[in-house]
Amino acid sequence: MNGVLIRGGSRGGVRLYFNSLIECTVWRSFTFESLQLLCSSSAQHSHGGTLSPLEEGDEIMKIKKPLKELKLSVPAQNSPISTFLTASGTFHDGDLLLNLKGLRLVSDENESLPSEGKEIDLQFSLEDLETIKVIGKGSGGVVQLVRHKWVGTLFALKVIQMNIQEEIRKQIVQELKINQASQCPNVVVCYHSFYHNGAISLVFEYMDRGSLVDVIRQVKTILEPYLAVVCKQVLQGLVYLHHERHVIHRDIKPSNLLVNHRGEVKITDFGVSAMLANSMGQRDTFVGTYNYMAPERISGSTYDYKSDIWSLGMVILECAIGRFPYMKSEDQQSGPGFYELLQAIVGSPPPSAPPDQFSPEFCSFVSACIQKDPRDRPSSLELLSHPFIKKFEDKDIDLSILVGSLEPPVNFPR
Ligand SMILES: Nc1ncnc2c1ncn2[C@@H]1O[C@H](COP(=O)(O)OP(=O)(O)OP(=O)(O)O)[C@@H](O)[C@H]1O
Repeated sequence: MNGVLIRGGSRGGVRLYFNSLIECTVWRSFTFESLQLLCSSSAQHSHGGTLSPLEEGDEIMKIKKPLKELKLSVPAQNSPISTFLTASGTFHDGDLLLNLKGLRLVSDENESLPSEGKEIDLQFSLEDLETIKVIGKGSGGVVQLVRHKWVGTLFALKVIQMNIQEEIRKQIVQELKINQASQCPNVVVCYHSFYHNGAISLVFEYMDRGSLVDVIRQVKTILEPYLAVVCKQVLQGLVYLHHERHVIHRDIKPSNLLVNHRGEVKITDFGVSAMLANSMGQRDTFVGTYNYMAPERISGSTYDYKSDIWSLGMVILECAIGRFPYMKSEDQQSGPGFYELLQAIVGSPPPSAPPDQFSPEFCSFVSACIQKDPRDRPSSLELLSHPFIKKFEDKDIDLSILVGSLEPPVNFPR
């Protein structure tokens, strides 16, 4: 039954949500035992958002549609609290319903808001999680390593207080929506979300080797073969965001690229991303660092997916040379001042990889990403075929060897 959530439907059926991927309606004539059987059999049958044919006897299950096809709306701006918070404490925003019992995406327009009595939630709740330690702090809140008390699984729990600006609340809602529907191996999974007492808690897949910040802190620089593997995975995540979900991430930086002991690299934190076509338009509500921000964003011009490509180029160059590219030398303790940095990004030629230290393929990759004019930058899809990525593809580079040798960041004091 792991990952299955059951709740009453509006027309006498019972709704099942399989790991947030598939929504089904089962009619009430089912016994609870047969539901259990069906759930475990369907969980085995469901891969990649599709449900393969069920066993004989399961035909009473009616597949509605994969959640990734559901329409997600973005809240109108400056909406009063009553429009997103119901009297029962349920946070609702378009198709999104969120309360202490978790997150629901409701596609059916006739569907009423869930009432406490109607729901039977078989997924875990916040009480099932115990805190091990704080593993990170961001501008939105604290990230803790938590363990499921009964199953032992580790998760990263991000708790965000809601007594924050309206704009940030909107960003969080966006993060919830994108993560919940995410089906890409290079995007961090958000398993569950809770809203309680003014705080939103997001339960993420735990990435046990932390972020690229933690990696660089230990190894100082990452060698080209490993960088190519990191780059390929980030590009795959970006292809998914840009070409499938039509999202600009808007905050690609080392701390948002997470790594695990298997050598998997995943993009996280969609707190500042926004749908290109959404009603927020180009209005920028950025709250993080400007270091990796593309010149067109700093100068207030229109921007698109290519701004993420600039940021990727900056991150990769930093990982290669071991310092933020706008810092003149390693000895320099701090980077340029805030306005100096913005001026340099917008007004100076972009940084480049020193050709005497790096391969022509690497130099070309970095230079392709950090072109001042976004039209000169290739797309994430095009970059996947760049000679730098291709060069190491058949070399069987195992990133887990590099990250496996590192101290897990959970052992560091935070
Ligand atoms: N899923 C996760 N698994 C393991 N560690 C994580 C996870 N998510 C976040 N962290 C750790 O927590 C830190 C803080 O993350 P968070 O997203 O809150 O802020 P940030 O990206 O560092 O900064 P900002 O909020 O300003 O963008 C990360 O840098 C990372 O080290």
